[in-house]
Amino acid sequence: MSQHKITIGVSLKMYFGHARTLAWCRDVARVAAQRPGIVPERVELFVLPTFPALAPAITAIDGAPVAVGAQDLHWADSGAYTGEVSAVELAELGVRYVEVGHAERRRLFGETDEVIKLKTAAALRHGLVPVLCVGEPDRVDADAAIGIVHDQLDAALAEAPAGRVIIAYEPVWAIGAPQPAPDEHIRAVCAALRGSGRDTASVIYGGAAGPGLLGRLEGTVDGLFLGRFAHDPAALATVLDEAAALVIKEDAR
Ligand SMILES: O=C[C@H](O)COP(=O)(O)O
Repeated sequence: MSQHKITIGVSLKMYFGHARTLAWCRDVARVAAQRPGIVPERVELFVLPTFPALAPAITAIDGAPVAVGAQDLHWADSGAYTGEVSAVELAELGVRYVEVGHAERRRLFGETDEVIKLKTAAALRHGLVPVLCVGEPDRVDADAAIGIVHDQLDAALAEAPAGRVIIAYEPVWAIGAPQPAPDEHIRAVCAALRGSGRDTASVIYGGAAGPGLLGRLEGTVDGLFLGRFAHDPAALATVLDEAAALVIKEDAR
């Protein structure tokens, strides 16, 4: 039986400037390198800085077990798309993950299910792992949320080539909130997403995620997708320790 892997992702969104981003990447690289349990096969860590920081972030991480991903991509491989970045160029840079369909892109930049479908397919076509974000916009019960995220997922994966996908379940009402969604709500929706049929998918939770949450969700999610509460590298270190402890506990069963 293959061993369960915990995935921890961090998006820096547009919170930091360039120098702070690279200093944070160096700190995170140090934190990861100091932890023997942080190996991609067991505890996988990826970070998503802004586009201009991608190449220097890869250099700053310098061989530590931290993968670098982008926060967005364009669906076309090349062409007259001013301001956009293709999956081809991201892969060429050494980027391995790319976020698709974050709630902020859906809400502020008008991304539709159709656009998200095209971007997901482009990522997979070029060997990038899409971090596909789904989540209900308003606070509803778990059954209603499950219906909404299944529709989002079906639309996004409608023309997806084979390949690994990370599904980031982010209830929109918990993004930027002081607290994550209630544990029971996360457990119910993530369980439904895990049973959604794509066997190459990991399901991680985002939305005010931070230290302490992974242990409470034990066994019901494949990891966390962090925002603000990973800005302090020490908090991220705590989450990584919790992930490593979970993997050891699962191995002992
Ligand atoms: O990309 C990360 C998520 O949107 C969560 O952000 P947050 O943890 O700052 O609420």
